[in-house]
Amino acid sequence: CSPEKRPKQAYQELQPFNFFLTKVKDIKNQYNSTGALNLKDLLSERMGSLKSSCHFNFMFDMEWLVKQYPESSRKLPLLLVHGDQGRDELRMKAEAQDFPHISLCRAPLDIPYGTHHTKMMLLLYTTGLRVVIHTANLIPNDWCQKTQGIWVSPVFSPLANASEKGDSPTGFKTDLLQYLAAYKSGKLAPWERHIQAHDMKTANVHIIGSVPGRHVLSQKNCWGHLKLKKVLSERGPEPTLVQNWPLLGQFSSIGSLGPNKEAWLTTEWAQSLNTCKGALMMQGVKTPQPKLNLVFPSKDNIRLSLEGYNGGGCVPYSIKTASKQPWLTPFFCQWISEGRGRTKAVPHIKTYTRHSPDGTQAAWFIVTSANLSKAAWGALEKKGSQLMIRSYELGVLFLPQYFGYKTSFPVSSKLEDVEKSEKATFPLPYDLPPTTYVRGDRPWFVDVPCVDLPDTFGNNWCPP
Ligand SMILES: O=C(O)CCC(=O)Nc1ccc(C(=O)O)c(C(=O)O)c1
Repeated sequence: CSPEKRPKQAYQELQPFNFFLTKVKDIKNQYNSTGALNLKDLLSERMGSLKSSCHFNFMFDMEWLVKQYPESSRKLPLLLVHGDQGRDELRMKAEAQDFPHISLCRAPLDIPYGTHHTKMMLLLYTTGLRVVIHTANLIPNDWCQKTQGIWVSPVFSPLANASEKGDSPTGFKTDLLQYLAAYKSGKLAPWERHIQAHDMKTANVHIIGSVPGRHVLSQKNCWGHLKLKKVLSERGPEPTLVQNWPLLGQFSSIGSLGPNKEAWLTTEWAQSLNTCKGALMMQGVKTPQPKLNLVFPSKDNIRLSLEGYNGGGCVPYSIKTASKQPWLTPFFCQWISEGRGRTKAVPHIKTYTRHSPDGTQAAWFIVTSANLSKAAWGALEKKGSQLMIRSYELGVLFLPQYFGYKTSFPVSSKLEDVEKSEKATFPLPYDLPPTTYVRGDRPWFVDVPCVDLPDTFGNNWCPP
């Protein structure tokens, strides 16, 4: 994206949810002026006066990243946490040579096919510490014409006295420290100390993270879908409220999920996400499973997008994987975001929610780096005694009770509704209820040529 003229709107805290999308080039300004930020907004002086920062991510363009900082903070200490090994790590180190203020921390990835997928910023200001958890790679293309999600914490003030815990009712600080500890990296120690030293009592979301490993016993419920199951069984919705509320997953890639839906998707994974309060006390009681909708871009969603077929480059679902799981297609719904003006902004965001059939309420909502894969959410092994996770992932869970609601919170993708209702309304990234694929729709496959219909630019797709 070309450097924008100075943004008209001052930074708008979308209190209390603080959930934003990235700005999108070439859509009507009304869809970028509220509830949308770009990286320059996030790093601007208006957010705080930086002392140092740390980025956890998968892809980095260092030269571009440095230019997103204000001139005055372009030389401040910057730590990049990545998962690159071997030749890729050498390339990271070579690129960092040009930037004396940049240091690198490689996350250990000891299980094959794992990725360092987590996308988080730790921003240390002269006045405090801010945490940003999001879904965009640190490359220009991810911040230009896609739909990406961003949760922005308040600025946490330094703790008055170091003996105070300074945690919130959601255990945000404890869980974030537990996540960082899992890297077992000396390079992260300063940032663990910064987190320890700040008062996070106002954090109103739960951390849902994944770290690679074969997690057993007390570690088993700390990560992936079992962490979510634990939080929902303790603080989730009443079964009576949500019994016919569908579960919705929305993501930009899909792993190999097995020979049929019962192998993992509707049993292990969906049962964790469908967990309600008190579930762990109802072991063995078979509760009816709600409808499952999976929002994943169709070929035409990509073809007609602002980027045309090229937009499908960041939706890496391969026909090799898809051909093993034709049973998945009936769950698919189109990417439609008329309310946010982003139907043509390819979704790289990942979200999961349990919403009312009419799409006006949600029992909970998650924005995360985690796609629909066992690598990200975990797969039970050894008769359920261990949860095997391959990748690092990080997301935040919004529960109604932390936003002044008893059972569910109002949601809408129409920002005029969000802004005009005096009740805090969650700004959805897409339209609810979801729309199933129409006849002739097929899922987007990154490695299948498309020569039958031209895209936005009149081009075909001949995968690289
Ligand atoms: O993993 C699989 O089973 C299929 C391959 C895949 O999905 N790879 C991948 C890698 C990086 C990112 C990222 O952008 O961080 C994303 C994403 O976010 O869609 C996806």
